[in-house]
Amino acid sequence: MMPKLAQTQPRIPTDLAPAIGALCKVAADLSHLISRGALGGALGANVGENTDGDTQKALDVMADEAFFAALRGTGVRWYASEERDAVAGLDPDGALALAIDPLDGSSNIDVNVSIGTIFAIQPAQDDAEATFLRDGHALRAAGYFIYGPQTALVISFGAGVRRFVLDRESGGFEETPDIPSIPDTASEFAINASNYRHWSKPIRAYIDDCLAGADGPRGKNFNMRWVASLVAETHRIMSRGGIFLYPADQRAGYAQGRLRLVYECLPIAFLIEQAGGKATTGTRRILDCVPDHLHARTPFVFGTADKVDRVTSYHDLPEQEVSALFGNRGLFRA
Ligand SMILES: O=P(O)(O)OC[C@H]1O[C@](O)(COP(=O)(O)O)[C@@H](O)[C@@H]1O
Ligand SMILES: [Mg+2]
Ligand SMILES: [Mg+2]
Repeated sequence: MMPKLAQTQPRIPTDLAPAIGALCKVAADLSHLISRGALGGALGANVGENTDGDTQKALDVMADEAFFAALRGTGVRWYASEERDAVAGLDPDGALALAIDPLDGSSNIDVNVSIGTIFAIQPAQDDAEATFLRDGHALRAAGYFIYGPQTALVISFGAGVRRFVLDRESGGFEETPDIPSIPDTASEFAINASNYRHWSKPIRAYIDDCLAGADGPRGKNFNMRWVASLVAETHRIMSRGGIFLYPADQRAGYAQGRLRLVYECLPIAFLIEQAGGKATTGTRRILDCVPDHLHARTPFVFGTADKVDRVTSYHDLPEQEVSALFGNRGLFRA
């Protein structure tokens, strides 16, 4: 049975409704499976590698297969998944194309920390791959499911962001009355600081100044978070603001950071902008970026608009300023 998507306002575009309904059905099933933990099987077991050499967990593959099967007959012609080498065909007459990270944050499966699913929908073109090698302005909708203490759907059709929570009693997703928008008051940053020594000077300088707190040029203290689930970080920033950074770094394979444009960054950037925030590569708006291949990666910075702008401004500083200890950097950034 298709779970009910109870909307407070009937604003889901009619042609997208069958695909969104199918995504909700699979997400409700996954939520149940994930909540059973080890009782549901070895969901976090390594089962192989995807096209980029990332380890695939059992749940990555199960989620991918379940979404693919459920989307048949919903008007989706092309299905591009982080877990597949190439675009897969669904309905030959479908007008839509769906990009998906079926299971985001898979290192957290076994440790009972929030994980998610990220997706974006755009018009299908005749060429499967070319459909997805377009900038983010082609998107009709983007969203994520978060499987945490609550299972929720956060989605945008390009006119603000909407949030639905899975009601385990009814089995449907119920829309919550509040409209998510990113507060500008937060003092939290999220970055995997274990990579500090590999970052560029502007990223190091930005984080140095956050860490210097009230004694540094920013003149205030910050808090840090790192969940290692992009969906969980996005959900927190949607709720209480802050900034997320996964920059490029000097490790082999990280010249463009870690996160994928098609399956992760374009959908999240679409949502973040719709919630009043900003999303960039550090210097360039993500929605303007055109992936040069299906699994292209990009540095990713998003969150409260003025914080994201500040990161960009660090890239404009002269060499002697980014290299200086924080006490010697210009105070214009405070
Ligand atoms: O382990 P790291 O390098 O901190 O990376 C964490 C990032 O990797 C991801 O887990 C990548 O997503 P997948 O689990 O879909 O591969 C993001 O959710 C998260 O932001
Ligand atoms: Mg992911
Ligand atoms: Mg994934």
